[in-house]
Amino acid sequence: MTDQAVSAASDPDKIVSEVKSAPRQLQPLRRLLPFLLRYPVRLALTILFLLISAISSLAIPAILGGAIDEGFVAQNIDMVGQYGWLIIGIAAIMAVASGARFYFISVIGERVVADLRQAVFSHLLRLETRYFDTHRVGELTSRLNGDTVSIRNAVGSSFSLALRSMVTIIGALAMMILTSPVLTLAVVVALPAILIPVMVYARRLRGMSRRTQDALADLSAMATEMLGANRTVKSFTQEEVQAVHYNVSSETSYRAEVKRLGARAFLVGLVIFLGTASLVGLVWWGARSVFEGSVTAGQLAQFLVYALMASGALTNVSEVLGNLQSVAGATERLTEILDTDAEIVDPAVPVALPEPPLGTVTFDKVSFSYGGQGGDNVLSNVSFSVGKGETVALVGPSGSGKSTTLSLLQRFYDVNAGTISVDGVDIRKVRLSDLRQRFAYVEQEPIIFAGTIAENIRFGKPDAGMDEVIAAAKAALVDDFVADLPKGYDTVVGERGVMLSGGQKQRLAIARAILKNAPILLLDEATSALDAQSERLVQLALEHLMEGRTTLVIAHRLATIRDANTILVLDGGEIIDKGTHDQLVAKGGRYAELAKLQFRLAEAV
Ligand SMILES: Nc1ncnc2c1ncn2[C@@H]1O[C@H](COP(=O)(O)OP(=O)(O)OP(=O)(O)O)[C@@H](O)[C@H]1O
Repeated sequence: MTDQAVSAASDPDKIVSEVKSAPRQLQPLRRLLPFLLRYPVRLALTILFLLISAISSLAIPAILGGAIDEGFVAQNIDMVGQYGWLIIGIAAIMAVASGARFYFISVIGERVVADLRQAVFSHLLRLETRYFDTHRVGELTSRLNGDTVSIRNAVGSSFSLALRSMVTIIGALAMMILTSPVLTLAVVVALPAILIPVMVYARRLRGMSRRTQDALADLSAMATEMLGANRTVKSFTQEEVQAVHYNVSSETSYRAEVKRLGARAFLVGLVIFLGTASLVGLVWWGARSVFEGSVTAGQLAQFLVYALMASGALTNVSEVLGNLQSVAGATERLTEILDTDAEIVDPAVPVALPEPPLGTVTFDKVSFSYGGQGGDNVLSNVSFSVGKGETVALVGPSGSGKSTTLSLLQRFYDVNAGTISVDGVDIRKVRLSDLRQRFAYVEQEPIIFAGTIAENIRFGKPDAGMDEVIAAAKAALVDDFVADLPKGYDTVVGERGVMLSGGQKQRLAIARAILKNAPILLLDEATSALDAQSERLVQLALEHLMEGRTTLVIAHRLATIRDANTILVLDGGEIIDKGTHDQLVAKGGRYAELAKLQFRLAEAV
């Protein structure tokens, strides 16, 4: 907790303002309503069974009252038997209705959670790169799992309990009035003595639940990050340090949860104590009424059972309130994601790209900063064009803006000034999917998914036939090593392709790009050196991929640079020189220095 938060928590003005905003705390739950209303039939059935079970449970005490007065007091065993059968019959109806209610509400809970998860996941996938720059993936997955599960529990049990308790309270109160208005008046007068302390205390639970969920999300983000980086952790022998970090966070989360549980336990205890104490008072008052003859013994028994039912339902409501507050927190966090609008979206009236594709790219006076308008420019006034089938190499020191150029071209971010065109059309005027279909992107560290080799190759074209997959694999020289794998193309390669070598992963990524068969190739060459044999294979695979395609390549290999039609030299986000390798070396400027440092000059000799 920050110092600010600590002082805010102990600030009486703050507490008063929190109390005033109390009804707003449950407001996020309203956002669940559309998800629930999608299933009107199941919802109606739930309410129907809920009413049947509540009404039948409310009938039992009245019958019991009759059995006492007409059976026990009148000493008529036949009446006791008749009433007994009636109670068994009603109990059977109640049992069936309760079971059905439980089933339907649980199914709705599962359904809502599945819908919510799907909605949040597909929304997340559509959000732009900038969103992921500022949000931890581990935290997002924790929202997707933990928060949705707590919503499921709420819908499946808390909502149902709240509804049932409310019906019971109303029904029991009505029956109490019917049985004895005087006794009911006594209860109603005593009621605020229970309710006020409970409501005041329930407020304390607020905030606590959001804090425990935040602590949990932090914990999950930390685990995701460290387990994902387990090789780095081992190699830097950070197992113990990271375990200690995790333990500290886990203890924080534990303490926050214990604090919340303590507060809840106290709340439940408070309700039970106040409820029981009032009941004792009621029995005393009721006994006097029986002795005075204003109510019968049966009526008193019946009244007491109703009062017990109502107080039990009140206890439930207090528990549910605590629960619902934490669910409101979870709902708020999920709807926060759903409410985040994507900034980079399709234009209202998209312009079609020319068919067949030309494969040209133009940057016209492009400036860009990651901080939006007014931030420090990462690219300034960059202009260049790439003609059909040409290869343009981007070179420059680290941080000069090479990767940013490729990101802007794919519209992962929007430019702050200037225009980027593909096939002569401003990319902001084109549908995003149409634009991205024009590129095959091979990343520096290729992303390999946990599926099979074939699934990885098919990633950009899921409906490709096996013959197409094999053709791409052959061109990318993946076929050679696949032949040695136990299950061939159906071999599962492990998370992030851990079962493959660096060169094999690169060739697999190249095969994926070949299968996509896009007119423009965006290539971020690996900086890490492969052994000569592997390097040669990757190079060969790349040559197949580049054939007949316009290529923009962030180049680290001398061979690539030498073959490029044009080299753009970037420095500090500006193009400081352009030309062929020989021209630029002859000039002897910044490029020549860079070439010495960056490209494996050994290759040149
Ligand atoms: N997502 C991001 N958010 C904020 N700043 C970023 C982001 N990505 C890159 N930058 C910054 O933009 C500048 C250019 O980065 P870029 O990755 O384009 O350089 P690069 O030339 O590709 O470098 P390298 O060769 O090291 O990959 C750097 O100063 C970097 O810190």
